Amino acid sequence: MERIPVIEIFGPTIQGEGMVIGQKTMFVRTAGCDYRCRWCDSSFTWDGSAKDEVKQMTAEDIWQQLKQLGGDRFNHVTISGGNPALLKGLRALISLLKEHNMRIGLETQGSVWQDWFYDIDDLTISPKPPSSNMETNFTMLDTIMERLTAHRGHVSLKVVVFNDEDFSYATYVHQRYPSVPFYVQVGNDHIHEADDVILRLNLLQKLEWLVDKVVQSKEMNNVRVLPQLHTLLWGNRRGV
Ligand SMILES: C[S@@+](CC[C@H](N)C(=O)[O-])C[C@H]1O[C@@H](n2cnc3c(N)ncnc32)[C@H](O)[C@@H]1O
Ligand SMILES: Nc1nc2[nH]cc(C(=O)O)c2c(=O)[nH]1
Ligand code: SF4
Ligand SMILES: [Mg+2]
Repeated sequence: MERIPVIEIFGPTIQGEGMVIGQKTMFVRTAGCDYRCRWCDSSFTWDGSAKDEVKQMTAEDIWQQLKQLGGDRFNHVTISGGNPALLKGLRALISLLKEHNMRIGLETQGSVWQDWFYDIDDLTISPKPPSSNMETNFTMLDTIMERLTAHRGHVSLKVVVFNDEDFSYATYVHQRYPSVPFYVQVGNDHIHEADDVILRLNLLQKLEWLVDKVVQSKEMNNVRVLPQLHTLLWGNRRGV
């Protein structure tokens, strides 16, 4: 059976971001990413700093670990990373989770397509704005959005915003795919801050700034503004 590189499994917690914010869920975080975002809050998935924690797991191993942690207290599993879309082998995990009547969320940046995207219940595509230093491949993103919107699945776009230039990028992406539910998310530029009080204050100020940007924009009448709820609650800790 094909193995999946997993760096952490945690929960039950709540989905802190995006289209199903507040949903009770377990998390499976895969290792490896094709991007290197300047402000990545999960850089341990790709920078080698946690390489000893990566386990090559089968779908059944992952399910056993989820059950051990969550017992009967969950029916939703979110797959994130890193970029889980790099892993063809996730198909087996998705099938197994479906057999166990789980709903499945997945977070990816829209740089790679997988046919198993069709089987995700809550799929978040999160293209990266200029502050990340990454470049969006809009040909690939067009393909992905075309395939997904032709399909009944539950998909959304989520752009993290740190500055005015990012907000312009978010506006552009929203206008390019106007029929897709669109979220702007507060960027956390204090990913090493250990004092939760300082962090919260900073993030709430950024949230107020972002709400104002949306309020003032005639192109952003149909978007939702969200913080990272888990960061407001639990700061920069891992595994929450
Ligand atoms: C760690 S990524 C993993 C999934 C995938 N690689 C992606 O970027 O969509 C999960 C989400 O966290 C967001 N994120 C990463 N670093 C962030 C930060 N410093 N502030 C706010 N959101 C961040 C990403 O934009 C993405 O939407
Ligand atoms: N609670 C919680 N919600 C999240 N939503 C997206 C996350 C991620 O890192 O992908 C995340 C995470 O790490 N924790
Ligand atoms: S794409 Fe996601 S995991 Fe990869 S570097 Fe960017 S934020 Fe981090
Ligand atoms: Mg996160």
